[in-house]
Amino acid sequence: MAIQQLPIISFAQLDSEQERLRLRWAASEVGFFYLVDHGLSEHELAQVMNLSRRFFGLPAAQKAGVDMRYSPHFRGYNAVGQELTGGAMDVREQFDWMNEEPAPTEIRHDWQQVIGPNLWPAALPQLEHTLLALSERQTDIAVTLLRALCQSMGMDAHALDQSFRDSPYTHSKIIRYPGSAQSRQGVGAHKDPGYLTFVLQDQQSGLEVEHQGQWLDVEPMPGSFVVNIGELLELASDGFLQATNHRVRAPQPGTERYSVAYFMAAQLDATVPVLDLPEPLKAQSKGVSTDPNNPLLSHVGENVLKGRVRSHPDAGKAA
Ligand SMILES: O=C(O)CCC(=O)C(=O)O
Ligand SMILES: [Fe+2]
Repeated sequence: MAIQQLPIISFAQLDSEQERLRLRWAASEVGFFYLVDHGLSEHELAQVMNLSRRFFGLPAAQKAGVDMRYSPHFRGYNAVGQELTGGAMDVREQFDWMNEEPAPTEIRHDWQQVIGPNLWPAALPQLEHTLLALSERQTDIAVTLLRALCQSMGMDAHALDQSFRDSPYTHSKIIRYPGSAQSRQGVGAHKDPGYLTFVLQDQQSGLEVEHQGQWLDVEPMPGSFVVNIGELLELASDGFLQATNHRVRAPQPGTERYSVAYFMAAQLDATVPVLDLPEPLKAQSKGVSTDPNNPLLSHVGENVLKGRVRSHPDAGKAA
């Protein structure tokens, strides 16, 4: 049966088997849900949103100082027009950060390009601490959620731990969607490459999820994260859990939309294991997607790099 609204899952209730079964249903039948009671207060989230508004309100020249064209590691700022999805331009500006790391001294595999330092704007020194603290808290939540998902599928809670060990690769972005009269594409339809994505939305709607052949509006729910299953989790569950297409419609001229996205993958050098799910779940699996334009790669670094290159062909060009 088609749903009218995404399911709501309580993070604080995940030690109850009943809530984990609801989680399993949401993750396998919809691929998207609201996560509430996750422990980050509305006040903390509002602080992040306020800082994001301040960043995007900086003069264009200051934002250009941390442009992703200076980063061979896909970090930093993209003005409107620098990102492509489905080969078409997205109408959004964004600032990306990932694990804070030195660049490798020697590149043996292409995917190692994504490893390196972030770019932080001198004009807004609070940004670094606030955003890194946010992604660290989200990683704790994502790890617990991933373990609950494993348990909900009859697996050991730690069945995927080996793939992310002490620290998963994470990627985050603050995003502003300006109103547009020319294009409705805030971001074109896509699936996210990692294990799990969390999106924090402001009051302006626009996020849409493909569900049973229709686009379902994801109405903002204050304090919640919109969570989705990424391609690596579709692979790990052999298609029992589904990575779901989603897109953002550009707001009407005169309005704007802000969001914060967090993507959790595994360690970049890991290969995602395929879990041996109980037979009744295997029987319900829809199988792993086989889109020739978007092959799902079980090598984590390769799947992450695939998404980064597709979105940002110009990253690092000015470095
Ligand atoms: O801004 C949003 O609500 C979602 C963004 C998104 O899907 C993405 O960046 O992958
Ligand atoms: Fe996405």
